[in-house]
Amino acid sequence: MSVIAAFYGGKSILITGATGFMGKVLMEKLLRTSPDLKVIYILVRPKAGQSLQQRVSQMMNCKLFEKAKEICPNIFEKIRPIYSDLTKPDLGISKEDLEELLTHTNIIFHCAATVRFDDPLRHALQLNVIATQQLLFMASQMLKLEVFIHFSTAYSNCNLKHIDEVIYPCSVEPKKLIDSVEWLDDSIIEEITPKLIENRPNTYTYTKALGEMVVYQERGNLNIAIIRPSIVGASWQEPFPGWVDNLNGPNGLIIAAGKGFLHSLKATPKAVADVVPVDLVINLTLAVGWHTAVHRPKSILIYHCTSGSLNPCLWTDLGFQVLATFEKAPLEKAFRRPNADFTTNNFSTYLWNTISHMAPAVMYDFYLRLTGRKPRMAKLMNRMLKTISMLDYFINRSWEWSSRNTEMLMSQLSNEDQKLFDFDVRHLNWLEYTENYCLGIKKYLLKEDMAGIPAAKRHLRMLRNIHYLFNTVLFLIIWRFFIARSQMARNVWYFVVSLCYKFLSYFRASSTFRH
Ligand SMILES: CCCCCCCCCCCCCCCC(=O)SCCNC(=O)CCNC(=O)[C@H](O)C(C)(C)COP(=O)(O)OP(=O)(O)OC[C@H]1O[C@@H](n2cnc3c(N)ncnc32)[C@H](O)[C@@H]1OP(=O)(O)O
Ligand SMILES: NC(=O)C1=CN([C@@H]2O[C@H](COP(=O)(O)OP(=O)(O)OC[C@H]3O[C@@H](n4cnc5c(N)ncnc54)[C@H](OP(=O)(O)O)[C@@H]3O)[C@@H](O)[C@H]2O)C=CC1
Repeated sequence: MSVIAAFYGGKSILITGATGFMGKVLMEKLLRTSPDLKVIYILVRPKAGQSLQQRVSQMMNCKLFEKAKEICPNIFEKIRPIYSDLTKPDLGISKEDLEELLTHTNIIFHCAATVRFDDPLRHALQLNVIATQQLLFMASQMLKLEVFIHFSTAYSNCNLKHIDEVIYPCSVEPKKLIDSVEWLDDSIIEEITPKLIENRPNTYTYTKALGEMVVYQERGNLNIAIIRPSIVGASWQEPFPGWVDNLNGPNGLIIAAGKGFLHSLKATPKAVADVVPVDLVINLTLAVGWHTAVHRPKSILIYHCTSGSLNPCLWTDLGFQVLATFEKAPLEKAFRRPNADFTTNNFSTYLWNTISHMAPAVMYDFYLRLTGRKPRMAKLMNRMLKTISMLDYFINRSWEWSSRNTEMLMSQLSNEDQKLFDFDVRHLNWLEYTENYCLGIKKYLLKEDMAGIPAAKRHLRMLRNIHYLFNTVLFLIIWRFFIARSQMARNVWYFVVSLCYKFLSYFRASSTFRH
């Protein structure tokens, strides 16, 4: 019997961010491995015209939960959605719901956050810091709480090169900052943001670091652990390989490469793609929850969940594996043939952005205009370039994260738990993982049917022919307007042609001689 699975049996568990990428996988694994858990309270806000119940039923009816439903048939009874908006006072939770949570909750997993890199500081602070503060306050009043697990990111201290399993202080006290933004004007906050975040690339990493400080300062008697994953990618094995449902992290750029939008990307040749599969992160999280509750460490333990030091994969290798997969199983309706390369300096990046990205988009928009349709490609290209500029910081740097706590935890698991809650990234085969990742993007994110692959391949062949035709026409135009008008260019041309002719004659003569 798995010790970890047994630990969650009979427990009342509160999850924030359960409708998000990691929250869903966390909930699925809990329901599948501990179907005898008492209840999972999930804090949800209504969204896109859907009520809480509609959102939850839609989520539970997605393919991710199919296996869990077989194992736990009364799955809907185990989930108790609670209205909450984390940006509201008291997290927007009603008195009755709060009462229930305070009386019954045994375990908290705090996943909710804004993960956008371009969020204004005020909003990022509201979700990643103030909501954490409020949740800690709520947790401190819970009668039966055993453990509080806080999700941070391995990049919360990305201003450092080597990152230890400790909480690093930020230069401004979170409380002082929270007080200040209450009365400061948005325009002033925007002005001081670059000074506050110092050498971090965005408000996300900065507010996640502040969030950790708040956890440390307001921990009181709570039994807390922090998980710091790096870039969370599609599932590796569970509940099936390749599950992914959002455009975050590398996903958007993988699609852009598969659809033929992305043709070049600046990536330092040795920069490591520190991607970790979502199921691996969740396995670690559940193991940490069990360990922290049972062993009650004296201080807050931080667990890095990264791949670079134990099983590194470079961005360039990952990129080529992505292209190889889309060669075998192309995405439908590609704009151009998938064929991306990596550049290393700003000049070549600028050049290829102009030639390979903007020029084809502008030409295609011209064609759309000619055929009476609305141009849209340049807008899409600009959006992709904006995304690349936001991710550039992470694609062109590498970090070292120490992993003593994660290794310590691994050594404390029983053989059965090491298999059921495997978080040893050394077991990951990158080739196989990347292939499943791309196929998962095709099937679960883009909802493309695998039966459409032959048609997609035909489309790519057509694009290849258009490409050859375009190059030939371009060559003829260059010949007509430049070479044919200059005597010197003509001489060079005749020289090249006669050289080719001589070579061919020599080759033919020597092969006849051999026979
Ligand atoms: C050759 C290959 C190489 C590959 C090589 C890759 C290298 C890749 C390095 C990554 C490195 C990351 C390092 C992260 C470190 C952390 O782990 S942080 C946690 C993860 N967080 C993130 O990744 C967030 C990053 N993204 C962002 O902040 C924002 O997307 C950006 C980059 C600012 C762009 O914002 P934006 O232009 O406003 O676009 P966005 O809001 O994302 O959505 C665009 C459209 O897609 C739609 N959309 C969004 N999600 C969906 C969906 N699931 N389905 C359908 N439509 C959707 C939106 O509705 C929107 O449509 P409209 O409403 O405009 O019509
Ligand atoms: N994904 C990654 O690569 C990484 C993620 N992390 C961390 O892991 C955690 C989970 O990330 P991930 O699942 O990817 O993020 P998602 O963006 O997929 O999910 C965020 C969740 O937070 C909820 N949320 C956001 N705003 C509010 C609000 N105002 N009120 C209530 N709920 C809200 C969202 O709800 P709704 O559905 O209503 O929007 C959603 O459930 C985060 O703490 C993140 O910082 C760390 C490292 C990497």
